[in-house]
Amino acid sequence: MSAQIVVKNFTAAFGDRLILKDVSFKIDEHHFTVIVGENGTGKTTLIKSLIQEVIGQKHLGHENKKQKTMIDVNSQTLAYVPQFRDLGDDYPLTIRSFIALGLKSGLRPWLNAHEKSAIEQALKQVDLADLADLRLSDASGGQKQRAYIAQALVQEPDLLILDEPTAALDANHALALVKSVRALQQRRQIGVLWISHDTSWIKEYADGYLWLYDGQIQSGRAADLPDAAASQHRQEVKYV
Ligand SMILES: Nc1ncnc2c1ncn2[C@@H]1O[C@H](COP(=O)(O)OP(=O)(O)OP(=O)(O)O)[C@@H](O)[C@H]1O
Repeated sequence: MSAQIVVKNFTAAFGDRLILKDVSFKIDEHHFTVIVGENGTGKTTLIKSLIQEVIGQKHLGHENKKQKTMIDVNSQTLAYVPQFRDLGDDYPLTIRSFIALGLKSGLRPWLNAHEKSAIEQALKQVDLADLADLRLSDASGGQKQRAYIAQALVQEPDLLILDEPTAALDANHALALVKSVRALQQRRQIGVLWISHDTSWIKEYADGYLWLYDGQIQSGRAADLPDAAASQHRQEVKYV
């Protein structure tokens, strides 16, 4: 199986503060990988560097002059769901129109049949079909989060990156979302990178993990997630 992401000898720092020290790892294509690590260990910094590589901007890392740094991300259509954000009470769009913003229809003011069908499919995948005409501002925190994910799905990504997507969800919706993204990832054979503080589902639903600690990254099969990586985070999980 070929790799979708290869990182070699990558260092990230803000000023004098080293966040990641000369890390290397590889992620196979079509893999569901969960990124775990305590607050501030560099999870978001890492995915921002991967995204910047794809969109052609300079990444946040420092070049390693002795051993050449490499970040290679094989993705034509990357979609990213950032940490939860509230767009405010006066946001005017319905959930369906908000999801349509994910489509790259350019200046064309109408949607074609394929695009309409992609929106309906994305609504179903996140269990929002019945609420499609609700204004996003009237949706609950969890419904909003699912709308953000649907907006990413409608882009039909080959790599989907999610930064703590279940943080605003109750336990039932969190697990439902894991299962739904896992099913989609397997059906469409895409790559998923999912930052999570909840490690309870990883062994059952993911393929692999990246564990960030002390500036290092340990990677492996999800089934082999070390207890130390899992136990560190359990107390941090907060469902609202
Ligand atoms: N632009 C920045 N300037 C300076 N320091 C930064 C910047 N962005 C992040 N940091 C610091 O880098 C460290 C890693 O941040 P990052 O957001 O990557 O961690 P994280 O593992 O995603 O944390 P969390 O689990 O809390 O979201 C933190 O100590 C953070 O304060």
